[in-house]
Amino acid sequence: MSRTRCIALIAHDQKKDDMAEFARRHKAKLMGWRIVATGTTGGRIKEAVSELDVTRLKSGPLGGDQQIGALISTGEVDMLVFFVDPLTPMPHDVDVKALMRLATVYDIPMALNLSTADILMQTLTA
Ligand SMILES: O=C(CO)COP(=O)(O)O
Repeated sequence: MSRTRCIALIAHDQKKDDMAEFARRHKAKLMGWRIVATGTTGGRIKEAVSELDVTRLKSGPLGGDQQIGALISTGEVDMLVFFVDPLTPMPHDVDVKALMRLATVYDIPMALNLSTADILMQTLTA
């Protein structure tokens, strides 16, 4: 039996409203996925759609991006939605870049903004 597909969801603070909207808009499809998220993002997703199965990892600046990178490298994440804030300096910028790098290395679908994430979700079968 194949395992449940896993999507990683992350949003920087200025993009958390976008992530809540994304979760609401795609609730029906996301219900069929296991979700891993960085700490604060995961909390916002659960607030927006309480029925979703969300595993909350560390907050991004405390290692959450690296945890998700590790899950990508072990083949446990099938898709990454990462709403990045390009206008705010981040103390953990190197972690952000490392995560995008691993998503590229392992060739998993990666959306960095809401419009691309919407298109990705439209490509998914239920
Ligand atoms: O900083 C982040 C991604 O780089 C996100 O972390 P939080 O979801 O804990 O805010």
